[in-house]
Amino acid sequence: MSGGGGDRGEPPPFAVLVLEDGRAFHGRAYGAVGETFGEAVFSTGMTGYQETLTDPSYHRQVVVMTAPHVGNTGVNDEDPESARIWVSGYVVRDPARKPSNWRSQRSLDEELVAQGVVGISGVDTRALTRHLRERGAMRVGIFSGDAIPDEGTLLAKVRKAPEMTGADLSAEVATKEAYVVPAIGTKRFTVAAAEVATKEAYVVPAIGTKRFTVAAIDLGIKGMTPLRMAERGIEVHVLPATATLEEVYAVNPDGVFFSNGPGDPSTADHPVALMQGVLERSTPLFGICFGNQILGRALGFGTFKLKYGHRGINQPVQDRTTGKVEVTAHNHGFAVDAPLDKVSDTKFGRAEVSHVCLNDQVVEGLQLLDRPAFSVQYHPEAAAGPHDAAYLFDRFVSLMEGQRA
Ligand SMILES: NC(=O)CC[C@H](N)C(=O)O
Repeated sequence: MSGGGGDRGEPPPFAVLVLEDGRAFHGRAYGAVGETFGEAVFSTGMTGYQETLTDPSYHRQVVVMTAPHVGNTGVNDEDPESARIWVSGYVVRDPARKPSNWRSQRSLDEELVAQGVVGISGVDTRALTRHLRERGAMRVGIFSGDAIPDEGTLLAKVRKAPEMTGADLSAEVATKEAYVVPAIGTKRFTVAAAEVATKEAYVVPAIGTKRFTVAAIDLGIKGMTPLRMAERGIEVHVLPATATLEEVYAVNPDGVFFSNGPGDPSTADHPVALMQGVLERSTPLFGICFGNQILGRALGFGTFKLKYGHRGINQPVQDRTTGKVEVTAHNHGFAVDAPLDKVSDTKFGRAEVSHVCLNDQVVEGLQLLDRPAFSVQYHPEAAAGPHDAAYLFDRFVSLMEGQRA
């Protein structure tokens, strides 16, 4: 059964989206027909829907696209950030009837059907987004098919679905086995047994030499992240979320990286303890998104849930260490609670907020002043998004160079 796209004569079945506060939106099935639940969040990215759908940090979230046309460039096998779609549901206004792009291999509707992802189209996504902005992110259900129960029954189901606060999800999305992404060279990336991983489709662009080894803790890593490191001569050993300190140091790393990932950082006790072990040894350390929240916790700061989060590819962030403003890719619903206006004394020395979001002053980066460690709340690997923040990978390289000098 297929949903909202396509040139088929039959319109797709009716669908309804029910929010946990009782508001409902009606439309047509898009992608698979059935029912699904998750946290309703909105993304403001005008492009990059493939990257959004396959970002493991969206596990258990129903993504509402504010861009009205979705699916215009179809789906290809080169752009996914992992081996599958992770969003639990997809909400669009007006799906493309026919994809058009030289790289397109199939329609987004077909891809959603093939992967069993339930979506809805024809929704007034502006009204829905405004509702979420006013009321905050909340649970939602999408139901489609010929026999949809009444809204009271649907609402009861939505209110029984698990909440995002308190959700410990990294282990559900991370690789189960370690694998190696080689440094820049003539080889293609090959990935073993990774449920969430780069695919062979990545071609390493130039020939160079291996300069560093990095242990990357996969909490739901996007495929572009090891690629950005590999481009800088780093051989990346991607380790499962459950890796121990011994396993990290067994690869003899010059640096340790903590990835993005789904869920509530206040549950991530194992990664926090692991990071504290790395900080004690003063090994150069870099964290992205979930990794930033884990650094916050490792230093003794709290984390909290934002009202509706930051998701999209046009968020202005200031690097307070240089004063420069960069336009950046985001996907986070939680944030670190650290003071913006002073250097904090932590058990690993002095720490400060290095980056801040200019829309709402949310902490977007942390750095230690006495140890080689830093992190950002957003996505310097982009995919999709602007490349303004790629310098952060060079900063990681500088830390590793500094440690050798
Ligand atoms: N992209 C991420 O790493 C997201 C981190 C965390 N799950 C959040 O929502 O804030």
